[in-house]
Amino acid sequence: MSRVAESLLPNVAERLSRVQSDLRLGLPCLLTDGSDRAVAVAVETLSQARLDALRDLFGVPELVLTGNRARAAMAPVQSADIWDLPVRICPPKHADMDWFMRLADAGQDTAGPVAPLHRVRDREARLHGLALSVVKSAELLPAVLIFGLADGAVLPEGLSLTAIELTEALGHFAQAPALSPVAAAGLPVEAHDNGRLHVFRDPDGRTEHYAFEIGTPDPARPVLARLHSACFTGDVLGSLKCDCGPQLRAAMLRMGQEGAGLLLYLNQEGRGIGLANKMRVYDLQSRGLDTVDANHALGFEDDERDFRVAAVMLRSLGFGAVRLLTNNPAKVHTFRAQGIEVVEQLPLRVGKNIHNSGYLAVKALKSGHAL
Ligand SMILES: Nc1nc2c(ncn2[C@@H]2O[C@H](COP(=O)(O)OP(=O)(O)OP(=O)(O)O)[C@@H](O)[C@H]2O)c(=O)[nH]1
Ligand SMILES: [Zn+2]
Repeated sequence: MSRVAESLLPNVAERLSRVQSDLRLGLPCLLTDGSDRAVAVAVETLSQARLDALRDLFGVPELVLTGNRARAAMAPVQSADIWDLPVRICPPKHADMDWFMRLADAGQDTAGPVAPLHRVRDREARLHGLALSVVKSAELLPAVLIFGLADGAVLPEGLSLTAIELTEALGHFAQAPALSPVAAAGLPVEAHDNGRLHVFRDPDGRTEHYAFEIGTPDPARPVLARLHSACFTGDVLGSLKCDCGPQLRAAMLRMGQEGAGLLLYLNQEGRGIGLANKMRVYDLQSRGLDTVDANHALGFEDDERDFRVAAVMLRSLGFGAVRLLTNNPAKVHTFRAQGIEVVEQLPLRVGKNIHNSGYLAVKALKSGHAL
């Protein structure tokens, strides 16, 4: 292939973005690690017809779950004390999409765990871990079917799957996203009539994050800043289940009163699991789980956000130091690790009510938030 033509090939960020789209459509992708290769597909979006076709072509799949999800789904029938990441399960021959979904989705396994299950633990599972990371990054349930390809096996003619190689993917995930500024315009808001909204775009071509300047903050001095994660339910609907709406408004009000500030608004809804999964964990919470245990039961970590995004926007706008409005020590930690000076952490204690007091207490107890 000529160098000109090569420059039109997608790079790793672009291929990951394609794979995320394919997985959301219920299409498979190809994962490689040296000579190890596997076809992977997300359980949540897979149709029965495509499952049948994949079995015809590639044989018996393994179901891959995160340790957290497997523990929640299988603990009553598995005495194993270790829940290594990822957990690989050999499904029975009759397993259909209903069977897989009952293991993938904590909201569906009310009938009790499926048994017996055979866990596969004897081989390395690097591709399986990659598959879970990619499915999570697509904001889908962390449950994947993996069809291993034998050495030398070729894909059927005409079946072109987007491929991701393990090392390049890990290298990509390790780096802070190289956001680019796309557009900015003045926007008067209730908090201040001199506002300016900057839109940044991720190299995945899809995700956008926002920085909203209030007044004209001086980049030579620490800026009063709020790092805020999207909460459609709190920020827009006024949900009483969390404190996001009041925190957003209090932060902007304070910036308006001081005459200058910067709101960094990250589109990482539901602590990075997406709104659909957040509704799934809310449903689990209505059955008695707390906010952290509900994330685990679905297969996620407590918090799947990447706060480095905020440091990238901050620096792009010329700021290197903040007075940060937050109760969350992880935000301070990430800023410092990214070379942003946090000269002050300013707690934001607003919006407590009878519906969210348990949620706030759990965040303080389990995630170290300032009370
Ligand atoms: N997974 C999950 N996400 C939630 C839940 N309740 C709220 N969220 C999300 O949690 C995030 C809260 O964001 P922030 O207010 O910026 O962050 P924080 O970690 O609470 O820290 P500070 O508000 O800065 O103290 C938003 O993305 C919400 O959508 C929940 O029960 N489960
Ligand atoms: Zn919220």
